Amino acid sequence: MSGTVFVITGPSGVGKGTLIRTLLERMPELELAVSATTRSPRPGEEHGVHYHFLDDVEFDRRVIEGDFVEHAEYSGRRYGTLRSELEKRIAEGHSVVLEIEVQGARQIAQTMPDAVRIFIAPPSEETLRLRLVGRGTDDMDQIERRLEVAKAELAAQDEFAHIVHNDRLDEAVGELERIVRGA
Ligand SMILES: Nc1ncnc2c1ncn2[C@@H]1O[C@H](COP(=O)(O)OP(=O)(O)OP(=O)(O)O)[C@@H](O)[C@H]1O
Ligand SMILES: Nc1nc2c(ncn2[C@@H]2O[C@H](COP(=O)(O)O)[C@@H](O)[C@H]2O)c(=O)[nH]1
Repeated sequence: MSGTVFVITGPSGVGKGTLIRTLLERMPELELAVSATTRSPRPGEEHGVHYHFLDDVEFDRRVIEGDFVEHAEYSGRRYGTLRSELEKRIAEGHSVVLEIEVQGARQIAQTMPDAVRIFIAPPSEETLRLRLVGRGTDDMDQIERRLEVAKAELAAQDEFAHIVHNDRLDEAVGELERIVRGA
């Protein structure tokens, strides 16, 4: 399994980050690539830990220099996976998890066909809304924008080899772990 890239995607609020945190505790040989973004840090988020927070000029410069393996605009902000984040972890013998939205996952499918791509699905669109409201990190305008994007993302789930339904958290983590260990 060493050196495998796992792409974990699905709509905002479905629980990707929550599932990945537990997965990494259970499988310390896995590492999460720290993404870059132009959005502002939320309270408690640290540069280099939760994201590399870049301004638009720096993000553009790094796109032009070919530093991203994928990048996309999502809800008015830009997000991308730095090549260096993948390469250093794989060189150290780790497998790597990418937590990214669907456009980025499609780009990885083209450029890294061996990557294992997993879609996390919610029990319903209403559940997504409740989870985003409950998380308390986004205002209502941002939540509505994310739910709008989610409709198209949910329609794309059949593009993915694996779909994990995140209804009961313990069951979803178990299913995700089975897929990753079986890869
Ligand atoms: N199975 C679950 N049952 C109930 N609540 C859940 C479940 N999974 C996650 N949550 C809650 O839903 C909220 C959103 O989860 P999380 O932040 O992990 O989503 P995400 O997919 O990573 O979102 P984003 O893409 O915006 O980063 C959190 O408050 C989390 O605690
Ligand atoms: N294409 C990419 N999408 C990414 C990356 N890192 C995170 N994301 C996705 O963006 C949305 C919003 O994230 P948030 O932290 O503002 O809630 C979510 O779907 C993330 O999975 C990336 O490097 N590339």
